[in-house]
Amino acid sequence: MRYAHEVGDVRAAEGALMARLPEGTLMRRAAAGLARVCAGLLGRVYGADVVVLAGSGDNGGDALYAGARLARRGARVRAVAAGSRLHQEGLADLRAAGGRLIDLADAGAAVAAADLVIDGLTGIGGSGALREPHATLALAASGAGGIVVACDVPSGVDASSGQVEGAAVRADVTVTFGTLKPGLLIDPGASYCGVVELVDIGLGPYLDDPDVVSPAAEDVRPPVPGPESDKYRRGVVGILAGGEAFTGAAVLSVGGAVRGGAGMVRFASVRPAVELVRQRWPEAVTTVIEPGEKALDGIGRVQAWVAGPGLGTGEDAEGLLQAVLSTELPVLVDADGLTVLARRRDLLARDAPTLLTPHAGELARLLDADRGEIEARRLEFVRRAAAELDATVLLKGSTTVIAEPGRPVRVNPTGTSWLATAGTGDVLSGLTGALLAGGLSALDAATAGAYLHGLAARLAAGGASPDAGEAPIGAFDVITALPAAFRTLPW
Ligand SMILES: NC(=O)C1=CN([C@@H]2O[C@H](COP(=O)(O)OP(=O)(O)OC[C@H]3O[C@@H](n4cnc5c(N)ncnc54)[C@H](O)[C@@H]3O)[C@@H](O)[C@H]2O)[C@@H](O)CC1
Ligand SMILES: [K+]
Repeated sequence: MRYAHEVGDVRAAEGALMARLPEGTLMRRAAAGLARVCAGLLGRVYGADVVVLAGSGDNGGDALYAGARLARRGARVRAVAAGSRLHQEGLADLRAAGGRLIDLADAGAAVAAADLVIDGLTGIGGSGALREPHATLALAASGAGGIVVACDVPSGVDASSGQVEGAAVRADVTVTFGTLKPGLLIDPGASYCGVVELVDIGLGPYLDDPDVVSPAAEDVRPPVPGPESDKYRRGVVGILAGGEAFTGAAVLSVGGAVRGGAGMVRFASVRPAVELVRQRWPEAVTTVIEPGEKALDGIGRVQAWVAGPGLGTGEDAEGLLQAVLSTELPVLVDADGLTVLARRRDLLARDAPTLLTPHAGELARLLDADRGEIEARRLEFVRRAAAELDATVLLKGSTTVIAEPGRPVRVNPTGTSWLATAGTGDVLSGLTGALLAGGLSALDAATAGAYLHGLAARLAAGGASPDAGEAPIGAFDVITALPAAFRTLPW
């Protein structure tokens, strides 16, 4: 698990630690770590051409001190001041080490020619869109031919939220201090970071519980069948999906559940969807729902429900969704089910776990909010959704984030842009429903589902060999790659 803390928590921990240490200790630790990573990236420091972009705060101070360390090892280090002030001790140290300050007018050429650029424009103190000349320097750094290393946070990325309001530095590596910041894990900010390296400066004992966590493979624990298991004990998932208009969603959702480890999949829908599912997934036990039917009698026992993919949003769909949500079972609601919930939020008043899996557009309808704002501020909106809807909420998108009231937000580390294609969400619903039926909590099922789904997509797009390059994929490819994704887990 990787842990991230918001800026307020980082500052509080730094304050508590700094009170016990001689002045400047933390900055020296940070700068030493930053210089170490830069030296490793350069390979040969002696003779390397390094440019430091320094803002007027302590982020610039870190970068200047790191530049001084590289200058002492023989690098040619030039610094550019963004703004009228600079961290004076940092600048003095750089000068003492043989580095020098160059004019802003010469910055573009220096950045373009550098082997390595250190971005120390703004760190956790940055707020809002970068002003000038920071914005122009950030764009120059982003286009640099050499390696770009961001100090603590890529400038222009909001450390706590990942929001990017204007220009921001596109880094190859981000060296962050003490703990990760949420903005390094969540898009759009995450996509500016490159590889994130954490430098320990001793904050650990002073940090509260994390605000955001990102699971690793060992944190993903799908239920494992034992010698005692039978299909019922492994978990029976009920899937209510597909309608007269859409049948593909049902096939994909059932496929996700079959490959997601369900002991049995019980599928209920109108006749055309049932016929298609039977053809493609003979493993599923199917029940035909006649038009106008609004109860789910005679379907048999299930341990969790998935409701919504391709279901339609009319009266019949609403009645069936109501029937599912009135059970005392865990229920995952997706797609059309979410559209129905947007007008029937009363259906969410239940005691059993509810897991909602919207994309930004569906969440916009549920919260009566703007889709663009949700995409820009995913962390804020997934938390708000979990609190307002009193449910576990998995917000799909470029970074999938999962929130439950009172728990740190979980950020999914897998996935690929190739996943942004029709039908992949239906696969996720079935897969996650199978994990829910297998006994995982809503939060753990959502975490494992998102992780395996993103990994399967990467494996499908990337092919068998790591050098094979990538290719577009469809939702069925994700289902096909699920066993390979499961196999990567340490179980
Ligand atoms: N507080 C500490 O104990 C430690 C802090 N460290 C470093 O200090 C940084 C935080 O330093 P500061 O609090 O001085 O803040 P920063 O240096 O991150 O940013 C503040 C400066 O950026 C300017 N600024 C803010 N938003 C801007 C915008 N949109 N456009 C242009 N300029 C903008 C402000 O006017 C101010 O000059 C951390 O990110 C980290 O790099 C590390 O040295 C570790 C220890
Ligand atoms: K920075």
